[in-house]
Parts: sequence; structure tokens; C-alpha cells
Amino acid sequence: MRKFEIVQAYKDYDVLAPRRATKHSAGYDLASVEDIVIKPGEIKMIPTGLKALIPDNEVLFIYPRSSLGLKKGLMMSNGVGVVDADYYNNENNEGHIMVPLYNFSKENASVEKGERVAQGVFVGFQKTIDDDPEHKQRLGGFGSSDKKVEKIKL
Ligand SMILES: O=c1ccn([C@H]2C[C@H](O)[C@@H](COP(=O)(O)OP(=O)(O)OP(=O)(O)O)O2)c(=O)[nH]1
Repeated sequence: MRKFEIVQAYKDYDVLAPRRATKHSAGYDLASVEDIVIKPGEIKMIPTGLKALIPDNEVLFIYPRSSLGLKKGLMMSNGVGVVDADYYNNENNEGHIMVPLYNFSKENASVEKGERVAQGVFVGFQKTIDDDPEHKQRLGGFGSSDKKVEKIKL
């Protein structure tokens, strides 16, 4: 089952349900839940107020909307976001989907509450035949697993 839900921290906010713009659009538009100003050269995490229930064999890719760079001088600092199924309800931030935006322009860029900045696409993925022998539990996001991943020889 796939589902977007509001995270507790933003339950009293007007969080819009992500929508696909047209019948055949792949991406669910994701909006900011706060007014945010990003200075030139700065990166800010844009809160969406959302978490996503994702089937085990799927991932939610977060892509920028094409107007972001053209009209606002903003880009996703990570290029593409990878939201793992086990990010949902993690103990650090409940699986809050954030969009890291970098202002590459020479002027302040503002993102308004309710403004759609990115789009999420659900995609199925495959695993290798042996897969990884051991898995750690995800505690959060954005580098949370950096120190815990064991390197395995082939
Ligand atoms: O644009 C993004 C990218 C990631 N995430 C969340 C969901 C994802 O499951 C988690 C970890 O992302 P990723 O695995 O790409 O980051 P990492 O730098 O490898 O961190 P970690 O060590 O936590 O896996 O952060 C977002 O909310 N937005």
C-alpha cells in the first residue's frame, strides 16, 4: 500500500494532500508547509509535513519541479532524494520528508507556505541474488546511517 500521511509535528498545519497534476503525471507534487527564505549560496531544508508509507520493494524518488531552477534560482542540493520504505515512522523524525534546496542565484529566494517545490515518484526496485547478509534498523535520515554501515567483501 502507498499512502502519504501528515507527521505529528505538523498535524495542526494546513498540509495539502500531494496531487498528481494530470491523469498521467508520475509525480505527486510536494509543497512546503512553511514560509522560508533562502539566501544566495545557502541550503535550507524545506519541510513538507508529510511521511510516506511505501511498499518494501519500492522507493519514493524526490525530483525537483522544472520551474524551480528556471523561475526561482533554486535546485535540490542532493540532485534527487531517495526516500526509503524504512524511513517511515523512524524514531528520530517519524519519516518527515524534507526537500533540501540550494539557492544558486544572487538574490534571496522565497518559498511560500503551500508552494509546490518538488515531486515524488514511487518506483519499484530489484535486489541482488544474495542481497546484504545483515541489515541495520534505520534511525533517521540525512547521514544517520553513515557510521553504522558495515563494509562487506564480495
Ligand atoms: O531529499 C530527500 C532525501 C532523503 N530524505 C530522507 C528519506 C531517506 O530515507 C533518508 C535518508 O536518505 P539517504 O539514504 O539518501 O541519505 P544518506 O545521506 O545516505 O543518509 P542515511 O545514512 O540516513 O541513509 O532521508 C528526504 O526526506 N529527502
